[in-house]
Amino acid sequence: MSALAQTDGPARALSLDIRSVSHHYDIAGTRFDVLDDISLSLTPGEFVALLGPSGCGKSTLLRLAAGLEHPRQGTLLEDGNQIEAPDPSRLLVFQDPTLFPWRTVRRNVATGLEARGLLPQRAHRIDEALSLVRLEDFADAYPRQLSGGMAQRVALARALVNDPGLLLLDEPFGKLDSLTRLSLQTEFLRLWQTAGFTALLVTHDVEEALLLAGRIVVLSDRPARVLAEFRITADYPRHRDDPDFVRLRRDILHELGVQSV
Ligand SMILES: Nc1ncnc2c1ncn2[C@@H]1O[C@H](COP(=O)(O)OP(=O)(O)OP(=O)(O)O)[C@@H](O)[C@H]1O
Repeated sequence: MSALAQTDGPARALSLDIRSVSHHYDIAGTRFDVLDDISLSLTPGEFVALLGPSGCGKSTLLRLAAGLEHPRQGTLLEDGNQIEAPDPSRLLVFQDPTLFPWRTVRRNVATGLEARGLLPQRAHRIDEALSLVRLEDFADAYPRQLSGGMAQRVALARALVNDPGLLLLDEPFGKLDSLTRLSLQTEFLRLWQTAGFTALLVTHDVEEALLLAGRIVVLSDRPARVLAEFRITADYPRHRDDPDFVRLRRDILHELGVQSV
């Protein structure tokens, strides 16, 4: 466990260095290349979105960054330290909120702190995290009493209560209806601006990447290579009809091999 994870206070945004990472799986005796020499660095507090064709290896890269798997080649560093195992300083948020149905919202958010024996000294952080995601009034509700968007906000609070310095997000808004997705994207932007963490977001949604990220990295088909990077310097909130937004959207879709409409 990192020293950071022991502290009680706001997160310090952490850097992520992905250095010449290649990865493959062996399936029934056949080598299956997934990542091919990926290098990517995130500075502390940066918000980077990863776009790429389905199955190219985006989630694999997030799992490597989370320390859930080890790369076959290359290294991944968090704040200069090699990533070897999962750590609460860097947390994954998935498409499915995967809440415990028998626990209230408050107890779901408490799960990580409880597991680490930090609940007594950090109990106040649960209310702070619930208020960050605007769910203070639902602390005693059960997951079955929540909408999909609310459940995903609980999942975000469950991560944020641990004060991660790096959030790894695997299509966290992917299963929400378009209106809920829009409001959660806006809320997430506010969280990123206030809570102080570095964000690496995997998404299939070019507009989501353009609304949120400061940099968009486009990956190739499997085995994934970095095809292109786009910097987005426009202020927040961003507007879809802004000429730069429209141009970037077209260029990124072109890079992904999709004709824009
Ligand atoms: N544990 C595993 N064992 C074997 N193969 C795996 C494993 N995990 C992923 N793969 C394979 O690696 C490839 C990349 O998977 P991954 O989930 O990283 O892609 P992705 O870009 O996130 O896909 P999507 O955009 O559809 O979610 C897939 O072809 C998948 O079948």
